[in-house]
Order: sequence, then structure tokens, then C-alpha cells
Amino acid sequence: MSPKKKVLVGMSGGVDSTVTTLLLKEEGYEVEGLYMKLHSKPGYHEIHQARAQKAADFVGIKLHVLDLQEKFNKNVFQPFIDTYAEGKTPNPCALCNRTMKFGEMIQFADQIGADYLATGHYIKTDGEFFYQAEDDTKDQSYFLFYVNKEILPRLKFPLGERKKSDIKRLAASIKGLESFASQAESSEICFVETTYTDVLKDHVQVDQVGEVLDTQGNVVGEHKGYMHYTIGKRRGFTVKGAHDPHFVTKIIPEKNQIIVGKREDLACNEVVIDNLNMFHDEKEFDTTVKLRYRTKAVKCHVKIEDDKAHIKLEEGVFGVAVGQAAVFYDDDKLIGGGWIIDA
Ligand SMILES: Nc1ncnc2c1ncn2[C@@H]1O[C@H](COP(=O)(O)OP(=O)(O)OP(=O)(O)O)[C@@H](O)[C@H]1O
Repeated sequence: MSPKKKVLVGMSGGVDSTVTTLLLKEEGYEVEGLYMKLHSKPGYHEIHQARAQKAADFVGIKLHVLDLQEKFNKNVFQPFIDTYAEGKTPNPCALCNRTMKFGEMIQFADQIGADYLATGHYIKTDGEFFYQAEDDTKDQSYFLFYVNKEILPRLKFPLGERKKSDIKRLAASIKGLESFASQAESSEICFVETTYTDVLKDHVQVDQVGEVLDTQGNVVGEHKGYMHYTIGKRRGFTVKGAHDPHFVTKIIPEKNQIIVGKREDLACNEVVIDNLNMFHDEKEFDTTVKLRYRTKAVKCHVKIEDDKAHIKLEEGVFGVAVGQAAVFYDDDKLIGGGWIIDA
């Protein structure tokens, strides 16, 4: 009989990675777990590492622990702060997936001689491409567009074909795992407990009152500090004598100014992205693109030149923010993406 294939599972202490571990063990793999200490939120790791250990003990596998707080700070957290300070909107999860979850973790998989790396992400892969998850309310493919494509043949996502509600139900039905089923869902950005500005406040001057301009450049009001705003935001600033809602259309960090306009001023028809991560080699193609998480993909024409992709959208899209990811999909197949530098 050939020796069992070994899988390393990223274990966060949550229900998804716990069930992932269980499913792989049941499939007959030799499974080991890894808990990574990523951010430095006080008190966080004590709780989550203990939960990951409880899960590993239940399943009967070894749990490794790595302290990667310095690397996380350099690769994910500091860029998050810098991007807001530059008046842009960051996507820390996509950076974390490339550098930490599918960067550091695959290196660790090599160290322990694991054939595969698995996580509890809701996404599918055939080893060549990523595909949207079966459960479209949980699909996380948008955040994995920047993962190095060379490692795809070594990735396993047992939850990609399943529904979150079934995963919870399964955990709830297993004696010893009930508490995992009833844990609160983790927040969208793991190191943001309340608001992102609360996190920024410890590192940069967020609350600096500044001018609100209209699209002609006239000063029309006041705001609380440009980092409080993302493109498309419509509250938290004043516009003298305004009757209609106004939306942030541009952020000018060097002058601490924001420009506001009507909804139609927000419409964006062309986007430029750089730092591409493409899963096919075509340089010009028609496809669809998602310009932020939880929005529908819109039809577009793409031309890649000088390591940048120029995207012409078939319909105007509202609230496109520099710093966010643009991710291309052919139906449910993710074919690549990049980072928005102009919109
Ligand atoms: N600190 C960590 N150490 C190791 N792996 C992790 C860690 N955080 C997340 N992962 C892996 O990445 C997957 C997706 O992470 P995400 O933060 O989206 O988790 P989630 O949806 O809350 O899942 P879970 O229920 O497993 O916590 C997890 O299921 C897990 O496999």
C-alpha cells in the first residue's frame, strides 16, 4: 500500500477549518494543523490558539504554531495603514492570502513534507484555476486572486463544494464540536474589531478637519479627516445648502480634501490595474470583472500592455476605489486580476 499523502491544514480555531480538518482525516489523509499568529491584537491569540488546539485534539492531529507577527506586520498591516494614508482603499485579505496563508503556509508545508495545503476557504480549484464556491453567499475567490498560481496543484478546499449552513449543522451534530458551530462569525478583516479608523488612529493622525470641494473645485463644506472616507461614501461630511445626497468621488490626501458629487459623478467606465496575477496568457480579451467584494461582475474588454491592464467597462460602475482589487471571471472561473491604480 502506498504511504498516506500528507496535508497541512491552516487552523484558525473557527468552525470552517475545524470541519476541513475532520473531512480530510475521514478521506484518509495524514493531517497536521498549523495555527499562525498573524496580527498583534491583544488577547486574540490566547483565545483562538486554544480553540485551534481543542479542534486538533478532538480530531486527533498535531497542531504546529508559528509566530509570524513581524512578517504579517510588514506584508499586510503596514501596507493597510499606508494605503489609507495615501487616500486609497486597501484590501489586506488579498495580500494576506498571497504572503501568509498561501505564502508562509506553503513553505511550512514543505518543511514538514506535506504534499498539500488545505484551508477552510469557500472556493474551488482544479489545480489550474480557481472557481467560485458552490455557496455564493460565502464565496471567497475575490480575496484569493493574488495567490501564486504555481501552488494551485497543491491546494485543497474541501468546503468549496459545500454550504456554510451545512458545515455549521455538521459541527453542531458532532459531540465535542458543538461549541464551534455556535461561535460568532469572524469579522471581515481579522484585525478590525470595531471600525478601520479605530485601528488607524493608533498609527496615523486620522481626525484632522479638512475641506469638502464640489466637482468644480469650490469649497462647499467640511469633513472629519480624509482617511474616514472611501469612494462612494455619502455620510460624515457637510455640504452647505445641499438637498440631494452627495458622494465622495475623489480623495486628495496631500491637501486633506475630499471631492463630492452627485451619484452620476461616481460612474466609472474605465479602470487601470497593475501588479497583475493572471491565470492565462491572453493579452486582450472580453470577460467580466468584479471591482469590489460582494458586487456583481460586469462585462468588460481588457487589454494588457506594459504589465498593466486597461479595462473598458460595458456599463458604468459606482464606487470604484483605487487600492482595491479588480478580479476577472469567466462565469465562475477566476482568470486573474490586479490592483486598481486609476479609476
Ligand atoms: N491564524 C490562522 N492560522 C492558520 N490558518 C488560518 C488562520 N486564519 C485563517 N486561516 C485559514 O484560512 C481560512 C479562511 O480564513 P478566514 O479568516 O476567512 O476564516 P473563517 O471563514 O473565519 O474560517 P474559520 O471558521 O476556519 O475561522 C480558515 O478556514 C483557515 O483554514
